[in-house]
Amino acid sequence: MTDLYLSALNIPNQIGVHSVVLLHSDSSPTMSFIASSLPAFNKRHAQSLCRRRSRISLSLSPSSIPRVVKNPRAKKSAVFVEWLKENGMYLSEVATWGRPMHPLAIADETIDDGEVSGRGLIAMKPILQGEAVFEIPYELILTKEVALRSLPLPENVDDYIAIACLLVSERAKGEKSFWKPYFDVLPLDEELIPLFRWSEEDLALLAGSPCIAASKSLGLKLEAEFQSANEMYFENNRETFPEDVFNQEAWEWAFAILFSRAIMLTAEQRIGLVPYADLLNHNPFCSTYIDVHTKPLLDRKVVALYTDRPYNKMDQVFVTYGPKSNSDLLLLYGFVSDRNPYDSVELVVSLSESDPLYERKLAYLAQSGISSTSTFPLYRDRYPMELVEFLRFCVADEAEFTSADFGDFINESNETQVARALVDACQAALDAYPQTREEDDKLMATRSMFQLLSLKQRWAVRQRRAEKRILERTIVNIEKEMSDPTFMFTEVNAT
Ligand SMILES: C[S@@+](CC[C@H](N)C(=O)[O-])C[C@H]1O[C@@H](n2cnc3c(N)ncnc32)[C@H](O)[C@@H]1O
Repeated sequence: MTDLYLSALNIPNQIGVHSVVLLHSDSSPTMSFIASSLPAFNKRHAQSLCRRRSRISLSLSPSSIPRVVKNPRAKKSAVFVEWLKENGMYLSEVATWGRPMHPLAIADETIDDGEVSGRGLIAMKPILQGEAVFEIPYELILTKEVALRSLPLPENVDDYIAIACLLVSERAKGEKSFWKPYFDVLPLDEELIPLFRWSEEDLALLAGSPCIAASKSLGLKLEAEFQSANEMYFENNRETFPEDVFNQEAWEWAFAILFSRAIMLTAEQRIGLVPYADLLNHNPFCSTYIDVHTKPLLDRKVVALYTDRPYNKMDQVFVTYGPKSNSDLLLLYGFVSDRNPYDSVELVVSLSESDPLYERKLAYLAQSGISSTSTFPLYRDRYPMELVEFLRFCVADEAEFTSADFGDFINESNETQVARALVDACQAALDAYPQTREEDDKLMATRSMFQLLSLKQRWAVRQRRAEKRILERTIVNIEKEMSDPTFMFTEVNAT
């Protein structure tokens, strides 16, 4: 279980390093498609989107601790900044010999696309492209190695399990934890709302969405993971791992933190929680990266951030959490982006049991190690060629089944049936939602009314509406293609 779950958590060089490939036993081909088909964006458009000014509430500048800070959130940020400085991070507001001022400040509240996005980092002066905007001492990072130094865990324990144990253990130490100021700026428990923490009642808001199955699947995996850690490490050593501290609830909290904040430190091929760096919010149009560097001459390791574009004063500085769909963002981070170019919805397609060739096709698929039910991502403007190939096979008649290469156009009739099957599958997916897209639009249309809904309700409406828009757009695109006399699925209209 542990291996299955964690083997997929090895993705990129960004905050939040998770692939949901683990959630669907049949999704590996899909994920490899995603990886090979990222859209190319107009650079200027991407830069302006990345630089869009979020609404922010700036409660302090980096070195403002001695002032009386009344707002409790700002106070926590100020104490955190002081802790970073005491532990060797350069955060000076003023330039000194050979060192420019630190260019960022913590904003205690940011708003992105009209929704709250928690703390964030803001440019306090213009920042050049490629500038190293911070260097965080390696000693502040929570990694598996740190966990192994303080907890009796085996060397071969998985990184995620080790850091989850470290988080739970350090949180329980309260004031005595070295990381206390860091824990104080983490979101409050009730602010941590990745989909896998939603109750049945909350999930009902997403009726019809494939997100529900993904959420339940991840919830079950975490539960199993906890049971296994309990048996292997906690039950045998209650002195170090007391039952009232190392419980299912704490485990879920630790993973909510890890999923939304852990960074893959590519240079070292390990994950870590990096205080301060994990205050950066997500913008899918950024390619800013964070990694470990050794300071020349000093032999000192730091985690540094290099910007991929210039920033103006008061711009929010973003990173990307990777080319993730909204369902992945909601599942692991607890938010949705309306302008997500990587958004996709999963379409499940199966071999029809009423097909006279059903048994033979089933045997053929089994022989090739392919499931008779497969899941494919539909994007706003494209879908994978693998989906078309699978459907060509599903709709094939006797002659086509025995002689065709499904990777290529077979004949007009087969291609038209594929198109109809795809339209029908999208329509069936749309019919599964209790509300229409127009009803969701209406809910969102009056901003003041929409804001009366809870945050989870608003994310749910945004998510299901985004899914419906992709399904509807796919139908429109296919129907438009079909009206063209030269219609056929190619690498151009599929990818
Ligand atoms: C790595 S943390 C970033 C710092 C975080 N805002 C905080 O207050 O600590 C990731 C979390 O920030 C929030 N977040 C990041 N980017 C966002 C965005 N574009 N829109 C809404 N929320 C976002 C989500 O709650 C996510 O789980």
